Amino acid sequence: MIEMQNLSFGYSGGEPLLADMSLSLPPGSFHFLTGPSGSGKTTFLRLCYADLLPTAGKMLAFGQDVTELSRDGIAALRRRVGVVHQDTQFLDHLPVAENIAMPLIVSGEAVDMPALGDLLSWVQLTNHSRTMPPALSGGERQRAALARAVIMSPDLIIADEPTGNLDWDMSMRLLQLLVELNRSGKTVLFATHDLNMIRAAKQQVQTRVLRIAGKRLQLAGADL
Ligand SMILES: Nc1ncnc2c1ncn2[C@@H]1O[C@H](COP(=O)(O)OP(=O)(O)OP(=O)(O)O)[C@@H](O)[C@H]1O
Repeated sequence: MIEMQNLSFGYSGGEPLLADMSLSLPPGSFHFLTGPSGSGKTTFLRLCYADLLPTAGKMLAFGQDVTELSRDGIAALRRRVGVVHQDTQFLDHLPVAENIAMPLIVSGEAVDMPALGDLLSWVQLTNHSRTMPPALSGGERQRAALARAVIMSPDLIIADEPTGNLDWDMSMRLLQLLVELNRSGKTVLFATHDLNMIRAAKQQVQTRVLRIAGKRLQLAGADL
């Protein structure tokens, strides 16, 4: 699904921030990504959805070399990836349901209202479908962000510290949704500092832990 071969990346062609990384993320896998602040986790995730391109080495997404893709090819690739960030941005003048449906609206696809209702129910936001985003709690915002990330049925879900601002209970609810997505066959890549979160996930689903340290990617040991 995602394959890196000796990939390196440096911003503005400068010193590599990430060096000589090789990785294969099989379909249906669940990986965590950890590493010190500033080690390059967000950068790594951006490379995975071709928001950044490698400065050396190869990056294959869904079997395609991202450096050989046209603009349309990159857009098609991005539709297969749902991304959740720590600080989710919404269109604050539109209700939650419209915000969640926005990827469909933007790409000119019809909104299947029963399916949207099911999605709202899955993230437990049925009662907030007409709420404006500024009135949501942190946990509700992140569940809305996850719903928006999966509305196009992506194959890969990338979550960049999605629980960074949430308390433990809200974090567990979000993790639960990601575990359910993984059980339904989606590939998940989840960056977090929270080792307790990783431990909680390991009790429910088979996961592997990637770690960025000293510009390199390591597969963490079984000590978590
Ligand atoms: N657009 C950019 N241009 C130049 N440097 C950048 C850019 N984005 C990030 N960096 C730098 O790259 C380094 C890694 O940033 P990145 O956000 O990938 O790390 P991170 O591991 O996700 O950090 P954190 O855990 O604090 O979120 C940092 O030193 C950051 O300042």
